[in-house]
Amino acid sequence: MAPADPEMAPADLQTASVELETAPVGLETATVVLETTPVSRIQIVSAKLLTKREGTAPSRTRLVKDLTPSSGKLEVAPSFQRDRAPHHDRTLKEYKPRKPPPPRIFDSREGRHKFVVPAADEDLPVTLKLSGSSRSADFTSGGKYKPPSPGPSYKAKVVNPLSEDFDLDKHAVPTTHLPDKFTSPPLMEGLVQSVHNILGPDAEPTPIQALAIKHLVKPESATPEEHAQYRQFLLASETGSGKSMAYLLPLLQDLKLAELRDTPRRSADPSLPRRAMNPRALVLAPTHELSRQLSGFAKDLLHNVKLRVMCASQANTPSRKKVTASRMADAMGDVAEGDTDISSEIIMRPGAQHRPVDLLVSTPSKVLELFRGRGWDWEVRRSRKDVFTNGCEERKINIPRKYNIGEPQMGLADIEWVVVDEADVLFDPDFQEATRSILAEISAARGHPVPFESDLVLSTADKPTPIDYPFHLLLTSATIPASLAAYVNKFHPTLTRLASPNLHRLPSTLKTENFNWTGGNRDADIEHRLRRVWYEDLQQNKPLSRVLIFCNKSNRVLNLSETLNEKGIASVALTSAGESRKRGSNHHLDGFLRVREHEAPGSTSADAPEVKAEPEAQAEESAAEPRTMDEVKDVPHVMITTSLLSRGLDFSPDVKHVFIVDEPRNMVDFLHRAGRSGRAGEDGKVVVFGKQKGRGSEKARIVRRKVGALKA
Ligand SMILES: Nc1ncnc2c1ncn2[C@@H]1O[C@H](COP(=O)(O)OP(=O)(O)OP(=O)(O)O)[C@@H](O)[C@H]1O
Repeated sequence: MAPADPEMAPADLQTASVELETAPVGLETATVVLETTPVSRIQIVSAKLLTKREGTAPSRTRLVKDLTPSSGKLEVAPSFQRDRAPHHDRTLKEYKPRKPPPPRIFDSREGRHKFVVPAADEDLPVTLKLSGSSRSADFTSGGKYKPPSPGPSYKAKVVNPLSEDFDLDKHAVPTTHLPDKFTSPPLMEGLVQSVHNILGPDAEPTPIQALAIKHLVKPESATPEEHAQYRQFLLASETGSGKSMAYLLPLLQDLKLAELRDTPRRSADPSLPRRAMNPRALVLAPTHELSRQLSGFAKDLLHNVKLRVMCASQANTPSRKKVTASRMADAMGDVAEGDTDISSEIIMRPGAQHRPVDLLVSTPSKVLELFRGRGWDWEVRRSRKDVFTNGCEERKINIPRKYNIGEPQMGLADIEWVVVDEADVLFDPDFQEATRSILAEISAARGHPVPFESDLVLSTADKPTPIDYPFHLLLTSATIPASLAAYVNKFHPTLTRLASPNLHRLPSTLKTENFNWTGGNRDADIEHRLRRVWYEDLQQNKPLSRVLIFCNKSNRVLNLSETLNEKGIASVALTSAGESRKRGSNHHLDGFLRVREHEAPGSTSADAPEVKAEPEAQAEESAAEPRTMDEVKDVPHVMITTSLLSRGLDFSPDVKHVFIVDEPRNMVDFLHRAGRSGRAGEDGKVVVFGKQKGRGSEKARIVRRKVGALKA
């Protein structure tokens, strides 16, 4: 602190808040007392850390706490200069410096400086900042007080609601020796080949992949003791940054090495019930669509390393042909109601144990069904007439009953790896019980039961009660909301957090645009903006972009789709109850999900995608019909959905636009929706619709600010 000149201080000044010119990190104010008048010296009698007021903690500050474990480790990858996709143009230098303290106004009556904090906006989980203050702390520098000049106008600025001054570097263990290539070793030759087949020969790991390779890949030379040590990790990085490959590579390599070592399977124990499936690894995902895509991706990675991957999704597990709905009804007695689809029962083939599943990808509810038996939670209410003894009243009483149809099809004893993908969803209040009970049942099946409470109320004040699962546990997420943070802090305080520097920001290649509702028909506004997208594509002679539209409610999805179809814009509407979701494939997302070249319809061989010589390709291009707007009449270029499809799905680079037409529920939801475009270094744009002027524009203004603050 600069020495103060007591002569310069106002005579009646007793206490003041002063800004320290050089202060320890986090120390931003100190209270000083002037002992005499005129003062001979200034003494700091108390100093406090500036913390946020109760109940309004900026969530990035929380993230610092959450990601900085009490006894575990946080490691953050530096942005790679060389890393063109997905983080090609970011360096650590680009990160915003620590926020300046709020400006202070000298109050002549009280004779002291006050911090000016704009009125709190309950709906805005961020701290508003005023920037542009040029006034310095005259008091500390010994200069005369100057009344605040009308000076420059202060422009309100919002700090990233999920990332306020979180300097990942400062809180992380320094990261050294991160791999900058996919090489063998540490990865197996076959896996490296597959990675190059998928991403190209020059592919480089993204930051989160580099961290995963460094920490999760066990070298072939690892001792049996090292292999037997179970570890827990959280992989946290922004959308489209390659988390799937980050966890699949180490997991698949470990499974293959265990197979080569001929590690005995627990399911071979004759005392355990015989099951059709005994996977060694389980990936849990929140939707069937994501399960299918992830299992397809795992299969791509296993092109040169043979392991068996299975996706158990809604209706794509083999059916037991001879069981019909009517037989099922017989089996259920007279009480069958609701769903009688048993197509997901897996046939117990003779010798099934000899062709075991290595990796199973599924949703928590499907997994519960597979190891508990179909219908385990099928509470059928049967009404029974019961005549009350007083003889005059007749009432129906509902009796809940539980059914177990058929044998469980899956054994859990062999599971060595569990990945909880989109962990923030799977540990949110809706899913967490199912997820935790799966983890507990696997532990029990492996002979190490762990405590499990079905009703769990988490609070930040809870003491950690670590759970050591007898398997490797990987949690992955692009966002760390409070529910996940509380869960991790309570049950996995020592888990190692691996994070990318762009966590809680939009991908750097994703542009944002605010669209102003005209005040007329909103569907017409959306149509207008869609046509502008395609008009611009036609001007540049580009293929017409696909557009993903997110609404908040299913009804809105259906109505908008109908309107667009009437206007000659073919669209696909997808809601959670949509019929097309009941089929056992992702065909309802055709044209929108990423398809790798060798998977594309018409490609000749899985190994050798047909590559046309350049002149030939050019000739074909010029001979082709000129593109017109008519294309959008017949082939859907628009998919309308709710947050259902906002998680994890890898959309095609053709999805260049995401429209957010209803106000996002929160910024976490916004990050996931917007992140369906601009993936893996591809260009993309998110268009946020809102009213920008007049009555009702306040909400949109807040959203605009929050979105602006998420920009990379
Ligand atoms: N090292 C890499 N270089 C270039 N592209 C990559 C790399 N790794 C993965 N990709 C591609 O990036 C895309 C996004 O990957 P992925 O779906 O795993 O992202 P994610 O981080 O899981 O996203 P989300 O949080 O939305 O689930 C995929 O198409 C994948 O093939």
